[in-house]
Amino acid sequence: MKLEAVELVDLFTNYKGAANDRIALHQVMTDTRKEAKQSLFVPIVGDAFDAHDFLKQAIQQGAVAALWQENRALPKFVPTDFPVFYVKDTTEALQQLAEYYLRKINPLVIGVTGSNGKTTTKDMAASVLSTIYNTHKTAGNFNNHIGLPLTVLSMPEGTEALVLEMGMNNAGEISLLSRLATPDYAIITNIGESHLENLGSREAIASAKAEILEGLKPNGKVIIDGDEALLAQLKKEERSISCGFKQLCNYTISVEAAEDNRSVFSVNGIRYELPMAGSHNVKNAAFVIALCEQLQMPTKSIQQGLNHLTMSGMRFEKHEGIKGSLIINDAYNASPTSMKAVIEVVHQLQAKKHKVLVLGDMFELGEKSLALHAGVGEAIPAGIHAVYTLGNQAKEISTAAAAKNPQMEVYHFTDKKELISQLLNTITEDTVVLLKASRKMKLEELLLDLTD
Ligand SMILES: CC(=O)N[C@H]1[C@@H](OP(=O)(O)OP(=O)(O)OC[C@H]2O[C@@H](n3ccc(=O)[nH]c3=O)[C@H](O)[C@@H]2O)O[C@H](CO)[C@@H](O)[C@@H]1O[C@H](C)C(=O)N[C@@H](C)C(=O)N[C@H](CCC(=O)N[C@@H](CCC[C@@H](N)C(=O)O)C(=O)O)C(=O)O
Ligand SMILES: Nc1ncnc2c1ncn2[C@@H]1O[C@H](COP(=O)(O)OP(=O)(O)OP(=O)(O)O)[C@@H](O)[C@H]1O
Ligand SMILES: C[C@@H](N)C(=O)N[C@H](C)C(=O)O
Repeated sequence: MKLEAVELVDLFTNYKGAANDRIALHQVMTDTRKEAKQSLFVPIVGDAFDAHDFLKQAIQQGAVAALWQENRALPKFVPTDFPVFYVKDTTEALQQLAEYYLRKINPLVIGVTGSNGKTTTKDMAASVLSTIYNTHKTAGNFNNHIGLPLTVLSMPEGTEALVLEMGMNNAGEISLLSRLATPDYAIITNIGESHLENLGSREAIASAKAEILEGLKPNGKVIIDGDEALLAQLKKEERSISCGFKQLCNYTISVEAAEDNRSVFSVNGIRYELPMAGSHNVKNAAFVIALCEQLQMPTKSIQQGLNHLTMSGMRFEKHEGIKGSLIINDAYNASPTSMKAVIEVVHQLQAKKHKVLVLGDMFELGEKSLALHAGVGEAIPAGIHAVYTLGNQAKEISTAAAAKNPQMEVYHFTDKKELISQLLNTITEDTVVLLKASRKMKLEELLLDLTD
């Protein structure tokens, strides 16, 4: 971030201290547990803490100015010249400041939402765009009403392209993010079952994702999964571009080769290679290709960006396991669509014949959760040798898998230690183990025992 305190005076007119001074603000501080020199402290009121209680620590950690909720008394230790801007709500003020800074830097803005593939597609887009543009992107999964403003405010001054991941738990949240970011391009990756608990139906999820159009610039474009029936209505939107395997898409994908570490495919007849497996990742890449072709980027630059992907962790992250096995950590999060997608990739893997799935609970799926877990079990192909499940709901996966494939080795556990002690006995050089569950399961903890 590159701002001066004086710039905030027009935004937040109720202030005290040396607010009119040209005090450089290099970053935003929302966590006094971390040092942030020359920062603007923004005290967020959260579920566990109210950061207004930590102003002293904020100053000690490098804050040189602060936003402050106007109905809160300022502690007496605050120096009289310390710039304080009084606001109704610090989270809303953070969003307002982000909006101001975004207008000031004025990059090309790409918003990415969808049930699955947001982080992957965001990373792919940033990799490709950075071959031509000074590009900034969402760090990790900072995709909500706090994370997105922080991403905008962490944008360097010379940023030319900004790729923003937009997440939601409830209707209305994508709308807020899109109206703040006003994307030039929006991508809706797919409509799965994530957060079904709050939305109630996939139709409602589709409507929530379509909120990304609410902030889309008038001459902007939305790139959608053309194979998704629930987005069919969006295809009629004049600003929409469809991308998919079906022939009626604006950008039609055709897979030529699917290897363990490489996919070869064409989009409208132009051939690309992706250093990743999985048809879902081919589609994620195709969304990015459609975006970059809309930007008239040369095919060579697009391919160069795909060749040099830098991906966020725990998305099909490969590790060399004990005894020469292969461990795939795809445990950042899970929903039925994403779990089925990655199981199919493991099923297609050629390098390892002994295929083992370690699958945990998937959360926030609502009243149909147990049936959705069972649906994953029923979809496990016969080529999978063993299924280990962990968690109360994941038992439905193993029960359904055993019923569908009596020859499959199926085990259920409620304890990670018991699971791992049994699993370790079966691992050979020819084994591939997939770890997949919702975030709260922290299935990546099993990596410690599965790798040297
Ligand atoms: C507000 C915040 O950043 N909280 C983070 C903090 O949590 P903690 O429990 O410690 O504090 P509180 O939130 O109660 O405290 C309020 C503030 O006080 C600060 N503070 C606390 C103690 C202290 O001594 N000094 C302090 O200054 C504190 O820093 C707060 O600012 O720390 C946790 C551990 O690091 C963080 O996990 C927590 O972050 C929350 C969850 C958050 O929302 N962070 C965003 C920056 C973010 O984008 N996080 C993403 C995950 C976003 C996400 O869940 N996305 C969903 C979809 C969107 C759903 C959305 N509607 C929602 O509600 O989340 C998804 O499915 O992807 C990330 O962390 O990856
Ligand atoms: N287009 C897609 N369709 C279905 N599943 C996908 C798709 N893209 C990725 N996945 C699956 O979802 C997993 C998570 O991918 P990613 O983290 O990119 O999604 P996300 O939308 O950011 O997820 P979350 O909202 O949980 O952070 C991947 O490892 C893969 O298993
Ligand atoms: C952050 C929240 N929306 C989410 O993704 N929860 C998952 C299901 C989890 O925390 O396990």
